[in-house]
Amino acid sequence: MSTANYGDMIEVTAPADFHVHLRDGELSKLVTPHVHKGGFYLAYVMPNLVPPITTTEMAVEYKKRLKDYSGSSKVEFLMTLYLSDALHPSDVKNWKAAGIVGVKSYPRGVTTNSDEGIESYDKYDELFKAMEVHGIVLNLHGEIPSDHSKNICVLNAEERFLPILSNLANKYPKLRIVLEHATTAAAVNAVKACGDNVACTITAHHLALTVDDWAGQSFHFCKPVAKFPDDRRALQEAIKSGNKKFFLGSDSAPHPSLSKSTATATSGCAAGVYTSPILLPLVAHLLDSFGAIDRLADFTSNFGRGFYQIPANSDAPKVSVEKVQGVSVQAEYSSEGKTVVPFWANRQIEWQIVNVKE
Ligand SMILES: O=C1C[C@@H](C(=O)O)NC(=O)N1
Repeated sequence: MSTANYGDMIEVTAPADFHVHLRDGELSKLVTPHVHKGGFYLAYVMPNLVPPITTTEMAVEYKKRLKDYSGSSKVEFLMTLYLSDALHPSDVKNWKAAGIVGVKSYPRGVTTNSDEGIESYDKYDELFKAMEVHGIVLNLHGEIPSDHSKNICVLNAEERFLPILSNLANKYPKLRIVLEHATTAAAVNAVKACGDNVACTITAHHLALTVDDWAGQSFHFCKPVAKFPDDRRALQEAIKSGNKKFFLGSDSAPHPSLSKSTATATSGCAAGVYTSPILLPLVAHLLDSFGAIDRLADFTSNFGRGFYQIPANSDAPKVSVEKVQGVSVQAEYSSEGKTVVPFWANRQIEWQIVNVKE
């Protein structure tokens, strides 16, 4: 089956989102239950809070809060630390036992809460070597900061980053590295050219959007920005081909709706597209639209779990989605004075969750 018919059903075992922003405080209370609502049982949680998550204690406390807010005891939260000078090679050995699976690198200034981000990878040599030894994954936000003197801007920032990816992959062959939220054909090719220690997440929204969709539409603005139609095609083809290096990391990134819709002359709107509450139906809809619906379980569960070496248990939850005539995406979600607007608000999706076995 490459394109589905109405009434077709697909079951996915323990869908896993390998890149999600769950925030803190009231916003976190609103959005954390949406992981389960969107059909997912594993959330790989980004550390770019204010202040960023940089210690084992902070990650453990954050995980406790997320479990409290989740609304489902079945959702597993995997924690990450924010790459910075606060991380010490001698601590790495303790991370796995504390539920910390990866370290996320943000180049300074490229996206939301990256002010504390890094300016050089070389200074983390000892840390990366310790991560290799202890099986901790390195997650890369793959952009370099804009620099107009070198003709670097949001449209080529990812492509210009790719030599850094190749260097890291060669220098640390046992370090598992994920290029996060790839947006270009160049990134797909670079990931394919690296060894098996390198994988790549793809978001749902980058399978749908191009430059035309975010230029003038702030709710579609995210980092990295969506690129050209042939880049989008390359992401789709990577999934369609069934290459296990490419799997879902939604980069679902909620912001209060005012921060998305209001920009001033000095500060633009917040970067981020919010997909958590509709994620599994949305991914099914998109894969179906480009003839890859038969890859749904691999893309949303098997391949990511394989790379992270976190297989689903035999009694893991199973979620079925069905192709239907069309279901409207809710306009917004609100609680305690916070409002977030999901991707494709008020638009129709042709897939819905119809059965959950927990
Ligand atoms: O890398 C990121 C960060 C995220 C956020 O809002 O935290 N939003 C994005 O669009 N990209």
